[in-house]
Amino acid sequence: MEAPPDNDMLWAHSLHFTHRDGSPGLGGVSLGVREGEILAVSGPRGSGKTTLLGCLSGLVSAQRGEVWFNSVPVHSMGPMARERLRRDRFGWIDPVPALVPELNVWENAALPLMLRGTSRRRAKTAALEWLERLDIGDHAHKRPHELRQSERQRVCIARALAPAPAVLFADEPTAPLHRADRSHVLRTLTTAARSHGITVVLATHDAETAALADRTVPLLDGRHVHTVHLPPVPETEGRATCSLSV
Ligand SMILES: Nc1ncnc2c1ncn2[C@@H]1O[C@H](COP(=O)(O)OP(=O)(O)OP(=O)(O)O)[C@@H](O)[C@H]1O
Repeated sequence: MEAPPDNDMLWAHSLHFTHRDGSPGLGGVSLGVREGEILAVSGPRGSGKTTLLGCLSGLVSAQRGEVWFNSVPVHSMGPMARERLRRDRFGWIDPVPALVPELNVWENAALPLMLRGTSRRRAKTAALEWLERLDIGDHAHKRPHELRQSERQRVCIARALAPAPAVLFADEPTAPLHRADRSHVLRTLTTAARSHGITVVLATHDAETAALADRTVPLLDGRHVHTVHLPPVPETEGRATCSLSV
């Protein structure tokens, strides 16, 4: 067994995942994420981005392979320990906004903080601050059903950032946003992550979104691919770029 390198906050080695119905998810992915890094996991639909984020965050267990967080093995933790880790250290943003319909906007954004034991008053202050930053502060007392889909997604992003998680897993976080909103929200997210030292693992199929990250891990069919740029050849022979699956 390989030991995780000291300078990686999150480290995965040879992750293999098969879905319950036998569909292949991951075919041996290894990667490391440094503290404070914004890492994009890119790839087309079905390439395994969501599955990889699920394995890294302890939401699902890979059948083979290892995941280490701060030198602690996540792959051998029981379900309760993984749940505590996700609640106390990790944040998650889904591509489709899911909010508690019975709570108003600030209560939704404050929820993870309160689950961690923060007082209601302090959680409310932090939630309102993040809602303001994401231009949704005016809706703090509304219920989710009164908001547009793109506004609900901003609430989800505020909810994920408010507790300043050690690692934020963002799965296509701007999918429900209009193009015009996208870059503002992404910049708010990445600026917030950098200023608060939040490590981000960002799944995206969009090259513009991936460009905001420090580094990109491209996936194809559940495998990490490395793009190899071949040396220039004469125009008549054309140029080629090929990808190797490892
Ligand atoms: N719950 C599931 N049951 C069976 N197969 C699944 C399940 N979820 C995903 N898959 C399959 O696993 C593979 C990887 O899917 P995954 O959702 O991780 O990819 P993705 O890159 O995140 O794609 P997308 O952008 O569409 O979400 C795909 O072939 C997909 O069809």
